[in-house]
Amino acid sequence: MYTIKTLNQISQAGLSKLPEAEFHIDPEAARPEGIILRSFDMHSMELNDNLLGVARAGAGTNNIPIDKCTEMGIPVFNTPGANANAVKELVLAGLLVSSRRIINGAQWVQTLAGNENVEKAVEACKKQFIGPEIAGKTIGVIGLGAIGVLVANAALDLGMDVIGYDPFLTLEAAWHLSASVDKAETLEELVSKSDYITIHIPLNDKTRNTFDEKLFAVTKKGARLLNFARGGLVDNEALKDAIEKGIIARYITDFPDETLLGNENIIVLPHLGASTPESEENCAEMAAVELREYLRYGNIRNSVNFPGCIVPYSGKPRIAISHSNIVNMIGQLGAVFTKHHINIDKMVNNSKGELAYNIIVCDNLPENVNELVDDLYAIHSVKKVRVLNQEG
Ligand SMILES: NC(=O)c1ccc[n+]([C@@H]2O[C@H](COP(=O)([O-])OP(=O)(O)OC[C@H]3O[C@@H](n4cnc5c(N)ncnc54)[C@H](O)[C@@H]3O)[C@@H](O)[C@H]2O)c1
Ligand SMILES: O=C(O)CC[C@@H](O)C(=O)O
Repeated sequence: MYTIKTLNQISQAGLSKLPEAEFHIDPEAARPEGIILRSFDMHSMELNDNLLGVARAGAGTNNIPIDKCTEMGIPVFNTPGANANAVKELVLAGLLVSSRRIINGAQWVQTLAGNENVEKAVEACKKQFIGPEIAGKTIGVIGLGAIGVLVANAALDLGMDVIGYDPFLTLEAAWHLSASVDKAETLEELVSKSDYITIHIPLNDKTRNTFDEKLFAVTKKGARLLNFARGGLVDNEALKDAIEKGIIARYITDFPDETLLGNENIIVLPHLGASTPESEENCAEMAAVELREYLRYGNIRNSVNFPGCIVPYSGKPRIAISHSNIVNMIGQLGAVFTKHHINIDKMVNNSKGELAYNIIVCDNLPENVNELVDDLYAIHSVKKVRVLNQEG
């Protein structure tokens, strides 16, 4: 039985993928083998030494201590694309809100409560809420992954010219991206040409404060900036300065911060990008299945720190081993298997950066499995060993 701790509210559609006979869901668990979460910040959390896997029901993993997990041999999973449509739809709403003063206008109309001549007041004052159309304007999309591609293609459908910037564009994304999207060679080129800019990149040490004083200095005057990716991608002080200078006409973000409140050109939403029933279910189901397959079989799909590794279950026991990606590991592992007279039926060894992961399907297991496990851990740089003997 595996104990799974939920750190946020997780859709029942996902939790139902974890059968009660094998998985015990407990939000209060002190020593869970698995964690499922959404945006909960795990950085200050102590990680129990029996923790095996962490599944993020969502795309961004900046709330998870990835390096620490890797060091402890814990794969972190996410759910690529599962909430992309929900975010795309909110970005389109943000695009229109950034252009037409819909929110300010609607709020102002409410102030007319009790006014006997609402129609007259409206016609006299509506000019203060005028805003440009988006058709024929240029939008720059930064990051052409699951969300960026959907936003870029939808913007074309709305009659906009689209420029994209993504130096790490995947083949999969390229297949889905319309050929009418122009490529910017640099971020500076994109921001200097765009009337609207939308950010769809992960937050990490390389992307933090991407929008800083220097980038705003070369941004087209009067641009509207949309940030449905992460607050930390924009330096808020530089942003407010850019608004004062008229470089940024309006900023729409999904990431509230006290310093952004009270400015009529900044519209802040309460992190609503993925808050649709459809996306909450998609993400929860995908996360739960990823964690389930890893706990049961050691199979890895959609991990941000471990290589993908899938060996269909054949009824034979298997041993999953993670270790540093260095020379002579296979030789050393093989010697331990030979010592314990284990015949290997199948072995898959995949690597990602500095980490390697193996699933070794065995024809037999030795009587003293603990001794085998101790010998494997004795190999320098082995991080985690799991014996998965489905027959019990
Ligand atoms: N508002 C929300 O609720 C919400 C929901 C989902 C995702 N997000 C955020 O949006 C981000 C993107 O989500 P996604 O599903 O599209 O992820 P994704 O991994 O599919 O796409 C990210 C893209 O960014 C590109 N990229 C990385 N670094 C870059 C850089 N420096 N410059 C340009 N491109 C760069 C990658 O090559 C990739 O194509 C997530 O990391 C998350 O932080 C927010
Ligand atoms: O879980 C959420 O509500 C937000 C998820 C979103 O920020 C993501 O990165 O996928």
